[in-house]
Amino acid sequence: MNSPLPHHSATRTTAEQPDEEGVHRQRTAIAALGHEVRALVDATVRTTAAPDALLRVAEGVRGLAAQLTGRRARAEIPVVDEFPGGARMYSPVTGTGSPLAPPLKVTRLDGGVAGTCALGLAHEGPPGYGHGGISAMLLDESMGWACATAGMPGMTVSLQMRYQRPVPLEARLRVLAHVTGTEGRKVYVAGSITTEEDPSTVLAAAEGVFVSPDPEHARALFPGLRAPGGSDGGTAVGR
Ligand SMILES: CCCCCCCCCC(=O)SCCNC(=O)CCNC(=O)[C@H](O)C(C)(C)COP(=O)(O)OP(=O)(O)OC[C@H]1O[C@@H](n2cnc3c(N)ncnc32)[C@H](O)[C@@H]1OP(=O)(O)O
Repeated sequence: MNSPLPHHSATRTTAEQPDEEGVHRQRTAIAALGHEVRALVDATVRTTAAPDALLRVAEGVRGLAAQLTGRRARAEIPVVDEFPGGARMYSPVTGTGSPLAPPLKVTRLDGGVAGTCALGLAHEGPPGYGHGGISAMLLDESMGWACATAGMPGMTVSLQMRYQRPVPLEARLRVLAHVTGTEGRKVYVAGSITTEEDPSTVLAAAEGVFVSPDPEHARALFPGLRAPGGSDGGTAVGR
C-alpha cells in the first residue's frame, strides 16, 4: 500500500472480487514485478553494452512479456485499486507496479500531503536533472491527492508551473501539496518540490485548479466506477 489516505470502497468493475488476503498477495506480487521492471528500465537507459548484447536482451525481454497473460480493458479499474482516493497500483506516479513511476510515496500531512521519491536517468531532461514534465507530473499527482484528502477528489483543469532550479536526479525529493481554497466544485491547490537535504530551496512550484466532476459526468468519464453498495445509482466522486 502506497498511502494511508482515505479511500472509497466498492468501486470496482470486476465481477469476482478477491478477499483481503488475495488482494494483499496480488499487490505484493505486482509491486515485486514493478520493482524489477523499474530496475530493468534503469539498466536499459544506463547500459553501454554492445549491439549484440542489446539484441540478446531484447529477445529475452520479449519472451518474458509473453508470460504476462490476461489483458485489462482500457477503462477497467483493477481489482487491486481503490478509486478514487486510494491505491492505484499502476499509476505512472505513485504505482508500485508501474515501470514508469519513480514511484512517489504519498503520506497525509496536517492540511495536505507530502510525497517522497528519487528520479532516475529514465526521468532525465537536461543531463543530470529531471524532465520538466516529470516535475509537473509529481506536482499534479500530489495536488490531486491533496484534493482527495480534503474530501474533494478532482481532475486538473489548470496547472501553472514555475521552474526555479533544476531538479537533481538520484536525490531524495520532497513534494508538498495543500488545498488553498474551494469554490463550489473547484479546488485551488498549491505545491512545491525540494530536495530532502535542502527543504528551504524550492526547485519547482505549482498552482492548480481541480474540479470534482458532477456525478453524471463522473459516470460518463469512468464507466468502471460503481457507487458503494454496488448500485448504479450514484458515485462517490466529488462527494
Ligand atoms: C475524479 C478524481 C480522479 C482523480 C484521478 C487522478 C488525477 C490526477 C490528476 C490528473 O492527471 S487529471 C487528468 C488531466 N485533467 C483532465 O483530463 C480534465 C479534463 N477536463 C474535464 O474533463 C472537465 O473539465 C471536468 C470533468 C474536470 C469538469 O467538467 P465539468 O463540466 O464538470 O465542469 P465545468 O465545465 O462545469 O466547470 C466547473 C467549474 O470549473 C471551472 N473551470 C473549468 N475549467 C477551468 C480552468 N481551466 N481553469 C479554471 N476554472 C475552470 C468552470 O469555470 C466552472 O466554474 P464555476 O462553477 O465557477 O462556473
